Amino acid sequence: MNSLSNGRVAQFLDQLHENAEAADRDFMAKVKAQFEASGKTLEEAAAKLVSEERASYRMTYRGHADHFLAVSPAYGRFLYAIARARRATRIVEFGTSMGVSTIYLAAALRDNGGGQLIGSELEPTKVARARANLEATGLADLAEIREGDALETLKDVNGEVDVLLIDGAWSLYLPVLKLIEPRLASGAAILGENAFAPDYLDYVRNPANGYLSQPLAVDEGRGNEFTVRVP
Ligand SMILES: C[S@@+](CC[C@H](N)C(=O)[O-])C[C@H]1O[C@@H](n2cnc3c(N)ncnc32)[C@H](O)[C@@H]1O
Repeated sequence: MNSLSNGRVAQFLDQLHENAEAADRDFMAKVKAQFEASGKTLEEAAAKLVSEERASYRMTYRGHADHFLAVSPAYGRFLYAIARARRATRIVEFGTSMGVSTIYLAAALRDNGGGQLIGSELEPTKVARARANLEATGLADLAEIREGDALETLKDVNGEVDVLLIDGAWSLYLPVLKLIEPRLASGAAILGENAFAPDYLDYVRNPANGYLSQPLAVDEGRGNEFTVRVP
């Protein structure tokens, strides 16, 4: 069983990626132009963004209420593959947005035989859209999207976590990882999408903290980090 190869989920994801591209096109073009004009390296530009966002992540993401900021189809397929390989039954997601990554992960749960995904999203309108998208794919029974700040809503995830996707405010990558850390199963996969925050990378790349971590060659240049819990 592979829900990405054809059928309702595959068709809906194709449409959702098209919608995401259209909704985010102008914003992405603006970011690209600003980056090129800045003369900064990617690391310098990312460090500036992380520190600006740290001061006001709620305001920052309020400004993105209509943007998907979604994972790419290639990254989504990787999420699905990892959740299948891990035979995941419990997944936590920091940063659900409109639910694109959520659909890939929930599809993997269903194809694994069932399970539970706990998502988290600050913006109420995005929560509503993510829930509607999950309904449309027939995956809603596998996913619980918690509305509010993940630092609060993910305090209690009950039970072991097989896969953790970290894709919310960049400045909160390390705090959210530490929040979920006591629940990570041995061998859990942790996907840091756009993991530019230096404190996060220093932590997961230090073997003394119980992780094996390296950059991920999917969507190179987007700061994707792949980490395994090896306590
Ligand atoms: C990059 S987008 C996530 C994209 C999503 N994973 C996907 O592939 O469709 C980041 C999302 O994280 C949300 N976010 C940021 N900080 C958050 C927080 N502290 N708690 C919950 N959600 C947060 C933002 O509102 C935004 O929708």
